[in-house]
Order: sequence, then C-alpha cells, then structure tokens
Amino acid sequence: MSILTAHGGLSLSRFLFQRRSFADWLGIVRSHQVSFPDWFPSCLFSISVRTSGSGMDGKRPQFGNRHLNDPSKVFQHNAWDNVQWSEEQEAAARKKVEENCGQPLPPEKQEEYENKASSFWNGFYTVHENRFFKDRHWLFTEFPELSSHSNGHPCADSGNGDAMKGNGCPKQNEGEEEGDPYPGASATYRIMEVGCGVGNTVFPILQNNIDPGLFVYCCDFSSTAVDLVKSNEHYDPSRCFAFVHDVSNEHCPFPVPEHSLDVIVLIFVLSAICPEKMQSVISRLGRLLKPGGCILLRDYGRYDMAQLRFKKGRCLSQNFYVRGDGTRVFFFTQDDLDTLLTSTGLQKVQNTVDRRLQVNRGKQLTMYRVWIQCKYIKPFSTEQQNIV
Ligand SMILES: C[S@@+](CC[C@H](N)C(=O)[O-])C[C@H]1O[C@@H](n2cnc3c(N)ncnc32)[C@H](O)[C@@H]1O
Repeated sequence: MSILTAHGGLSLSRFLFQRRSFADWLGIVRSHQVSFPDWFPSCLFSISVRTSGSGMDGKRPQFGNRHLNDPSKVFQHNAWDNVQWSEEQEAAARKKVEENCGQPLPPEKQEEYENKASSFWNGFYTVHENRFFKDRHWLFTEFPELSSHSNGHPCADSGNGDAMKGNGCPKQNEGEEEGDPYPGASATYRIMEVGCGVGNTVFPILQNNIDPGLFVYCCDFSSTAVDLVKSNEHYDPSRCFAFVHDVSNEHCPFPVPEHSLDVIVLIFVLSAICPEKMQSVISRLGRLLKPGGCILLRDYGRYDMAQLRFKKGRCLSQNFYVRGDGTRVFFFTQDDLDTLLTSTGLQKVQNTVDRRLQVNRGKQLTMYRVWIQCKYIKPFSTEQQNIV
C-alpha cells in the first residue's frame, strides 16, 4: 500500500521533510557529534532495518522484508521496504528534477570538476577521515559472493590471464611476494573493490571471509582514502592490496591481469564518475573478470531523496550533480545500469530497485530513498562473451 495514501495531496517537499527540513535533520545529527556525507545514510539506514528473518548467517534477512501496510504505523519502525510511489509522487519528483536541472553549469565548470575530481575527494577524506566508518554486514546477505566461496556462488575459479604492462601510472609492486607476478597471484579467490573509500566494504570482507585462498584488492583515486585504508589496524598486506587508481583513466593499468578476478564490487562509486566515462569503466572492469566472475553494484536510484534536495545551480548534466564539496553524483534508472553492464557482454543475475522509506521517529521525519542493486556475471562460453 502506498504511504502517499495517508498523506493525500501534500506537496512532495513537505511530504519528504515533514515538520523539519533536511538541514534541520542534518543539524540534529551533527549536534550529536555524528558527521556524515550525504551518501552515508544509505549505509546507515540499510543496517538499521535488519532485525529478523534468516540470511546467510541465519540472522540477517535480505532487504525488502518490512512492508508498511498501515500508514498510521509509519513511525513504529526506522524504515520500510518496497514502498510504492503513487503517480502524483513520481510526477512531483520529475518536476523537481526538471527544475533543479533546468540550467546545467557551463562547460568550463564541468571540466574543472572533472579535472580536479580526485582532489575534491581528497578534500572530502581530509575533512571526514574515517569517522563515518560503519559496520556493513548486510553485504554478506545481499552479496553472498563476498563470503567464503566454499558455500557455492555463481563466480568462477580459474585462469590468470596475461601479465599487464606498466606505463608511468602510480607504481604498484608493493605487496608482491617474491616470485609472484602480481600481488595475490597465488590466491584462489580474488575480490576487487573499486572506489573503496576508507574501506567500509573491504574490512568487513577481510574479517568475515576466512577462506585462506582469498585475496582482496581495493583502489580509489583519492590517495588520502587509500592512505587511510593502509593505516587501518586491520589492513593486512598478506591478504589485501590497496592502491591508488583512477578507474576512468584508460591509460593506467591495473595491478592484476585480465581474467583474474572472481568479484568486482562497486558501492556508490559509478555514480561518482562522469556519465560519458561510465561505459569504458565498466568495459575495463569486465575484462578483469574471470569467466563466471561477477560485478556487484549498489548505487543511487533516480529520484532518491538526495537528488530531489539539490538546489538549482548544482546540476552538471541530466541527473548528474555536484555537491557543495565538489564531489559529484549521478542518479540511475535500472535501465541505465542494465545497458551499461550488458553492453560489455555481462549477463544479468539481479537488477532490483530498493525503494525505502526511512523514518526519523524522534523528529517524525519521513525520507524516501531509492537505491539500485545489481549483480551481473561474465558468461563462461566464448560465444556469449561477445564484447568483454
Ligand atoms: C560515495 S564514495 C563511496 C566509497 C565506498 N565505496 C563506500 O561505499 O564507502 C565514492 C568513492 O569513489 C571514489 N572514486 C570516484 N571516482 C573514482 C575514479 N574515477 N576512480 C577511482 N575511485 C573513484 C571516490 O574517491 C570515493 O572514495
């Protein structure tokens, strides 16, 4: 049942931020000494809804299990899953986006944000460091491929492929065992997180996946973020290799060969990359996967609260915005992601939209979040691999 039924003809903004504006809400959070970037609540609230049911570990259910059937009970829980949007709500969101994206920033500003993208993220991590580091154990129920692969998963386990060539990008031979052609060459299961930030995903994987054959790579184009990962007490160079890498730069080689990875993780990362470069990013990553390996992705969906709250003057191009700190964000439809992933020859295993109604019970606020979660696999047969 739609929550909107309960609120009838309220305007979208009033409905989204009942009683308090988002700024007020942020103020409340800040006054409690918690400072989050705007993409962080997605992780925070994702965790807060896990209370019952059975996932991989017997405790955590997959997303999508708590439904709001009686709108009068909206403030009884922190979050509700699979909230249906009415046509009016969708139309109001579309209108808001048309308004806030009516006049995109001029090309020279766009270029500046692109050219200085990694510096803006360095600035972000210098300010926030890893204060917003949070447990993300939901990862293992949504993506069992990140757990020990002895449990069975759709990813493959063979083939090391060709060694890669260097060309003046950051040097990356640290972490190599003597005689190993690349870090983690002797591992039997390789996971790479791209755009790892301070390690919100990498460290839970290292902690939870005790497979002795596991090796985890993680990269980010922010050297500040990578330094924070490496200085984390849980960073173990015998199981993990963190490196600075701009995934949108086709001229920088990865420190692993093609066809060597079982899993590539992209969590709120593709959205930070300029839309013109997204396709080549996915193609480059697809080449790193073994046949049977997969890309796991979670990212912003179209009309997420974060998109609707952008003011005029922040839009770079359709559905692509720059935040006050210079970092950028795109809001996807399921089709956008399907096209990007299948165009490289990957096959869909999952592409779902997660429409969540988050509730601040203390302040009686409701916030509509939209995230998309995808799992795409590289097919085994060469006929199926028409592009990758
Ligand atoms: C929203 S944050 C998400 C961080 C992390 N995945 C998480 O969920 O905590 C986006 C991350 O992508 C990184 N990033 C953006 N563009 C990138 C690029 N072209 N190459 C590598 N990393 C990039 C940023 O530095 C930032 O750490």
